[in-house]
Amino acid sequence: MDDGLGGAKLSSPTNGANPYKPLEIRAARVIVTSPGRNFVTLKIETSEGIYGIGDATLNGRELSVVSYLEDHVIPVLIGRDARRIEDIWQYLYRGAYWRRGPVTMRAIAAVDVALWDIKAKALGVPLYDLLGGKSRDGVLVYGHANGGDLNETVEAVGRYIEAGYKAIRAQSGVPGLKLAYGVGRGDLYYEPADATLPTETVWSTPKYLDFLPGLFEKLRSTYGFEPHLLHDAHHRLTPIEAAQLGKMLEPSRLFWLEDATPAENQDAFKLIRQHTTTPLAVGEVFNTIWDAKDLIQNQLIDYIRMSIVGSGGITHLRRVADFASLYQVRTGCHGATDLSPVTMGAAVHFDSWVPNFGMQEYMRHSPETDEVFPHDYRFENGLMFAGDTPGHGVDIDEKLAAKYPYKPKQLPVARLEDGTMWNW
Ligand SMILES: O=C(O)C(=O)C[C@H](O)[C@H](O)CO
Ligand SMILES: [Mg+2]
Repeated sequence: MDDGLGGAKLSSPTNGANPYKPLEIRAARVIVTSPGRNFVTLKIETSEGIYGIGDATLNGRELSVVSYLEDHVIPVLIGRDARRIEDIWQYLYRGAYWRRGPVTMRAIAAVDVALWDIKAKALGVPLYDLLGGKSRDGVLVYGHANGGDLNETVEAVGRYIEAGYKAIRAQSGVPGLKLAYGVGRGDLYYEPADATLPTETVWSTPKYLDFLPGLFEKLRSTYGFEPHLLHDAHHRLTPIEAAQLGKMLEPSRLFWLEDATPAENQDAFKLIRQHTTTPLAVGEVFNTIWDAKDLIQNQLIDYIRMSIVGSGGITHLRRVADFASLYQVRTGCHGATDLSPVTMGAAVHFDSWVPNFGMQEYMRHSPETDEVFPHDYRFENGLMFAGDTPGHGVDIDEKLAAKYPYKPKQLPVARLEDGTMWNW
C-alpha cells in the first residue's frame, strides 16, 4: 500500500511469492553410526520437505550428547520456525541454565548447523554465500604426517609434500616412550579412540624435549622452509616447559605450536609469550568465547582452534572469529577425524568466508566414512574447496549408516613414568 509519503516502492524479487513463510520444524532425529569410527548426526526436517543435518560427535563420550539431544533438545524444537536460527540458539544456550561445556555446546552446534543448512537450501544458495560470500577461493589445509621415529616421520612428511600439501603437522614417536600421541598405525589414518576402556600411555617431558627440536631441524634441512610445518604438544607441558620448547623451535619457524600447555588457566600463556616468538595455537577443547576471551584480548595466542561442532555451531564461532579479528588472531579450526564430514563441510564454507582465516586442519576420513556422508568439498593442491550446492554440501546416507552400529570406544589416558596421572 502506498503510504502517501511519495517514497519509491521496492519491487519484489520473488514475483509476489512470500519466501518468508515459516519453515516449521516437523521432526528431528539423531543418527548414530560407526563407519570406522563413531559419529552422531542430527537431522532436522521441516514442513516444506527441506531438511538439514548437523554433527554432534563428542569423541569417546558420544552417547551423552545423544541423550542431551533426544531427551532435552528435540522436544523443544518441534513446531519452531527453522528460519529463526538466532532465537533458537539463544533459547538453547540461555535457556539451558546449566550452560556451556562440551556436551551442551555440541548439541547446540548440531541444531545450529542443521538450521544453517536448511536456510541455505531454502534460499537455494551455498552456505558461504549466506555468511557474506567468499573471501578466498580455496582454503589452506594441513595434513597429519607421523612416524614411529625420526626417519619415519621425515619420510611421512615427504609423502605429504608429494601429495600436494603446503602445510603439514609432524608428530613422531619419541625414543624411550611407547605409544606417543599422534602416531598412527597406518600411514594416512590415525584414530586415538582405540579401545573400549582407555589405553594407558606413558609420557616423559624430558625425553620429548630432548628429541623434538632435532626432528624439526631435520625436516627443515631436508625440505627447506617452503612447506608450513606445525606441531601439537597436546597439553603435555607446563608453561615454563612450553616456553623452553617454543624457544628451541624458533630456528625451525613453525606455522604454529599447538596446545603447548592446558589453557584452563588462560594466564599461563603470558609466561610462554614472554619467552618465545613461536606462534601459538590453542582451542580445540574450548566450547565458548569465555574459554578464549583473555587469550585473544591479551594477544597471548596467534590462532584460535575452536571448531564449529565444539563451540555451538556457526552462530557462535563467527562471533568468536569477529572478536579475534580485532586482535589479529586468526582461525585454525580443529579438523581431526572425530569431527564428521558434516563439520568439515560446514568448516570449509566458514573458512571460505571468514576474513581472519589462518589454516584448516584436514585429517582424511576413511573411505567408509566418506561413503556414509556424501559431500561436495574437495581437496586440490594443498587447498580445500567448498562446493556450490545449496546448504553446506554434506548429506548422510541413512541406509548405509544403519549398517555400522555404534561401538563403544574411549580416548587414551597418560601417566608419567612414575605412574602419576598426566594430561593425554
Ligand atoms: O587434531 C588435533 O589437533 C588433535 O589434537 C586431535 C585430538 O586428539 C582429537 O580430536 C581427540 O578426539
Ligand atoms: Mg590438537
